[in-house]
Amino acid sequence: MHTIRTLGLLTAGGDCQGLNAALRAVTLAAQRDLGATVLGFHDGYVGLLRGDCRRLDRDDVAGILAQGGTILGTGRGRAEQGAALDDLVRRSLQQATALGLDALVCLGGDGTQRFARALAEAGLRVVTLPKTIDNDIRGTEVCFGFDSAVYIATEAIERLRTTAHSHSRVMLCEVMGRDAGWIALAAGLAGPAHVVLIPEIPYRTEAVVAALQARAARGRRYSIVVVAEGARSAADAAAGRTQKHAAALRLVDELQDATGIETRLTTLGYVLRGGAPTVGDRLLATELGLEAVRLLGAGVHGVMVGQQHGRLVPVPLAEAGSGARTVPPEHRWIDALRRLGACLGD
Ligand SMILES: Nc1ncnc2c1ncn2[C@@H]1O[C@H](COP(=O)(O)OP(=O)(O)OP(=O)(O)O)[C@@H](O)[C@H]1O
Ligand SMILES: O=P(O)(O)OC[C@H]1O[C@](O)(CO)[C@@H](O)[C@@H]1O
Ligand SMILES: [Mg+2]
Repeated sequence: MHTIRTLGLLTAGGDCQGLNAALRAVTLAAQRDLGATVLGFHDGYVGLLRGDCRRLDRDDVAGILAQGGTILGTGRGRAEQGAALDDLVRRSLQQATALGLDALVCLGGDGTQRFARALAEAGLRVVTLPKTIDNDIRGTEVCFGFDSAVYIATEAIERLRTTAHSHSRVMLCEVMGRDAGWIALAAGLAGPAHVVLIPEIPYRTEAVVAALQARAARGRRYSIVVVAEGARSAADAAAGRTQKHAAALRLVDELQDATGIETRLTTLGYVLRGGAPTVGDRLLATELGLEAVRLLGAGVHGVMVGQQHGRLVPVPLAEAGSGARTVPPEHRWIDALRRLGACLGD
C-alpha cells in the first residue's frame, strides 16, 4: 500500500450534480482506508494556487450525498488568465509541497483533466474523476451529471408537450452541449422529440421545416424540437462558424415563418446543472470516488477513473484531456432516433 498522509481534493470547471457525492466518497475512503488527512481546495485550481483550503472530516461531508453543487466551490480560474501554463504548474506544485500534499484528486471536465495532466507530468500524484452534464470526456462512456441533466431535460419536454398540444405549437427546447449532442440525443429519445439537432450533424432549415409540415399534414397538433446549444446550420459549419445559442435563436423565427405554425423557444440552460443528483449519478459519483482512493492506495496515479464496458478503469490523463468526446455518426442513439422517425436536420 502506498502511503498518502495528506490528500488534496478539488472541483474545477462548471458544476454538475454528483460532485458532493464524489467529495463525500473520496473523503470517507481516504480517511478510513488510507488514514489520510483530506484538504479541500476552494474554487478549483485557484484554491490550489493560493493555498486556499480547509480540512475535510466526516462531519463536513455528512448529509451531502444528494446535495446539488459543490461544497468546495468551483471555478474556471479566470483570475489567472494570461499566466503561462508552466508558471501555473510551478506555483501549484510549490503550494502542494508547502501544504505537504502527497496526492491530489481533481473532479472536473476536459480542461480540468488537461491541467491535472500538466501537474502529473511535473511530478504530483494526481487522480481525476470525470464530471460534466455534457458527457463529453474522452476515455469514459459516462460522466456524472449527465444522467441528472437528461432527467431534467426529459421532464421539461413532457411539460412542453402538454402546453404545445393545447396551443397547437412547435416548441423548441434548447439544452446545454457546446461541442457534443449527448444530452439532446438522450432527452430526444426519452422525451420524446420529433426533431433533434446536435453539433455533430449540421442541420438544414428546409429539412426541419419539411419534418414539421409532414407532422402537421398527418394531423399532429404539435411538435417538439430539441436543439443542443452548440448546434450549427450546414452553412455555418461549412464556414467554420460556431456560436452558442445561434441555432435556437434563429430557428424560432425561421420555423414559424416557413411553417406558419406558432413557435416558441424554451432555454433550459443552467437548470440542467442544478439541484439533486439522480440515483444513477449518486451511484456513479460514489463508485468513482472510492476507486480513485483505491488506485492511489495501490500506487496508481496520473490517471482519470473512467467507465468502459461497464467496468471502472484507469485512463491515462493524456487521453482524458485530449479534447471533447463528440457523438460518432454511427452511434446507436442516432440510429434509434432515425428508426423512430425523428428528423436530425440532415
Ligand atoms: N488547455 C488547458 N490546459 C491546462 N489547463 C487548463 C486548460 N483548460 C483549462 N484548464 C484548467 O482547468 C480548469 C477547468 O477547465 P474548464 O474551465 O475548461 O472546465 P472543465 O474542467 O473543462 O469543465 P466543463 O465541463 O465545465 O467545461 C481551468 O480553470 C484551468 O485552470
Ligand atoms: O457558463 P459556464 O459556467 O462557463 O458554463 C457553460 C457551459 O458549461 C457546460 O454546461 C458544461 O458544464 C456547457 O454545456 C456550457 O456551455
Ligand atoms: Mg471544458
